[in-house]
Amino acid sequence: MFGPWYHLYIRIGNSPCHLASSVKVARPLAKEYSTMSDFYKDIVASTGIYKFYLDGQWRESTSGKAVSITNPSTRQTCFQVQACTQDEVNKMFDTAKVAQKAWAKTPLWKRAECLHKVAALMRQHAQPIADCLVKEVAKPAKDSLTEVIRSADLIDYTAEEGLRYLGEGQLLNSDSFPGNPRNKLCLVSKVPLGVVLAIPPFNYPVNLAVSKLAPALMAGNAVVLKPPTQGAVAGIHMLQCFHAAGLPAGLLSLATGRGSEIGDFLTMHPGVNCISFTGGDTGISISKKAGMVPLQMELGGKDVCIVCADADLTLAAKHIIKGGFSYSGQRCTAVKLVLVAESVADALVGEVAEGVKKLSVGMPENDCDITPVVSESSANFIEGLIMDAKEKGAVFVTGDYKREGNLIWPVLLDKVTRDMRLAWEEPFGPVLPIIRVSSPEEAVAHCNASKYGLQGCVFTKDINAAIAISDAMETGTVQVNSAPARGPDHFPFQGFRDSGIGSQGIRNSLSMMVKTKSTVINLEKESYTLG
Ligand SMILES: NC(=O)C1=CN([C@@H]2O[C@H](COP(=O)(O)OP(=O)(O)OC[C@H]3O[C@@H](n4cnc5c(N)ncnc54)[C@H](OP(=O)(O)O)[C@@H]3O)[C@@H](O)[C@H]2O)C=CC1
Ligand SMILES: O=C(O)[C@H](O)COP(=O)(O)O
Repeated sequence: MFGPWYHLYIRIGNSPCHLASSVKVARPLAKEYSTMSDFYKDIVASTGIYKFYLDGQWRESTSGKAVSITNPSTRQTCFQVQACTQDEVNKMFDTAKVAQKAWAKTPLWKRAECLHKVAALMRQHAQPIADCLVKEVAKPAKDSLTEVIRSADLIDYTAEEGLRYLGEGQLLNSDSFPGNPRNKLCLVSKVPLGVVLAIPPFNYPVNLAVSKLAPALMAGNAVVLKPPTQGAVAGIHMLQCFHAAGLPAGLLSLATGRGSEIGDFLTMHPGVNCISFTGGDTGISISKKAGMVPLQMELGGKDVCIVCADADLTLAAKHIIKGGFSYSGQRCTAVKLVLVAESVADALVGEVAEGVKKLSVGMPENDCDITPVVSESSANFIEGLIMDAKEKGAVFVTGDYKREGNLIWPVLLDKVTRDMRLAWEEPFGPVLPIIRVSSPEEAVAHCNASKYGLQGCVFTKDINAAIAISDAMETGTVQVNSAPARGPDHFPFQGFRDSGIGSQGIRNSLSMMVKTKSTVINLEKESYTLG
């Protein structure tokens, strides 16, 4: 069932994460698992439906209802998960609140030790987690494995960074403000927020889950995770690594169910102290409904690639192909529009077209470059954008439009105009529009007129022009001579306008997961340092 690596199973992480000595261990020691199937046996019910996670245990929902997950490649049900009830969600927040109080008293180095155990377990179980990604979200096999390994690296890095960042506070003296003698010392520290609600999207169900979980836990918070429905079973396999590492019961829960059904109940729950969300416009409605809680929102993007007249066109073409078509364009940081100087447009389009023709199209198991998009409705939406461009006269550079089921052959569209939907909307699919522009100013103006402001990139050999264009682009990040990308994962990652609130990246996520606490020591006498 698990393939050849099954026999390579080694036991890691059999000792639990120790809590502070004054705190009771809420759950027995993490058990030893002798085989891979033993490791995963508790996550699935005898009915074949995957369980949800509450208070340190995998459980079946009292709803008696299941949610089906459709394999985008076969369009058949590949897994089923529990449809959690409101009562079960209430229990998650109740247990999280209690567990968080104890976890906040656990020394930082012990929290870090626990996260390192989780990372080791994730590396050990990378293949079964990746196999779920292939089935649930049709991510190419190699990229699926990379996502899991990248996630383990992210957890380790967060543990290390958390030790340094969370271990540091501030001491302020009162006499720097006019009229004050030095008789007050202000000790500034970082304290946890409480219970963090983490909601990742389908395109990185593992990586964008741990990018929320690891900083939240390291900073002393509890977490309720609502995985995307497509990707929920990968999330369940991943969460078992946290369970096996011996995380205290209640500290982390996993609620499955359709976002449209349990989403509002989760996001408007009085037990939520922070929402960390990645996804589409759903995030905008969540931010309108959420109460007085900090929000970390990473939403959609329409990342432009500006190619100047002096650019290295071969380099630009290489990045445009990778940026536009990896994971079939289903990345928030995908290149979603090329704005090229008219004088070099023919040459650039020719080079990009050559690369696009070489992309392999097929199934994720075969590691094809272009694989089926996540759902039929997504494929229909992408098709609608392409047909709109066709009707309005866009040029199909690499041949006519072709689709089988959810599989869409890569589409390169030249001479796109501003009245076409593809000039503004995010396809989240393997289609790349090109607009020819007469100046960098025109390109920047188009970029800034978008409702999105996630990332963008510029190709030029002139560093002064690159900086000037970057300064003018109203996006969270501008890449010079490379396609947009979130990674490396410790770089700040943020969107302007409808692309988000707050910032990610390991240090920034740690800082989103704490609040500032001041303790002011009022001295009887002024106290100055030795002169
Ligand atoms: N800026 C960034 O970093 C990224 C942005 N994105 C954006 O995400 C979109 C594609 O991802 P997709 O997963 O389809 O996005 P969605 O916004 O549809 O879903 C994201 C998550 O929200 C959940 N959800 C759905 N409805 C609600 C609700 N009412 N309340 C709470 N949660 C809810 C989903 O659960 P369920 O699956 O059960 O519906 C899923 O877990 C694209 O627009 C893309 O640009 C994607 C990745 C990264
Ligand atoms: O969800 C996304 O699409 C990502 O946050 C993009 O990540 P990447 O640039 O590392 O692919």
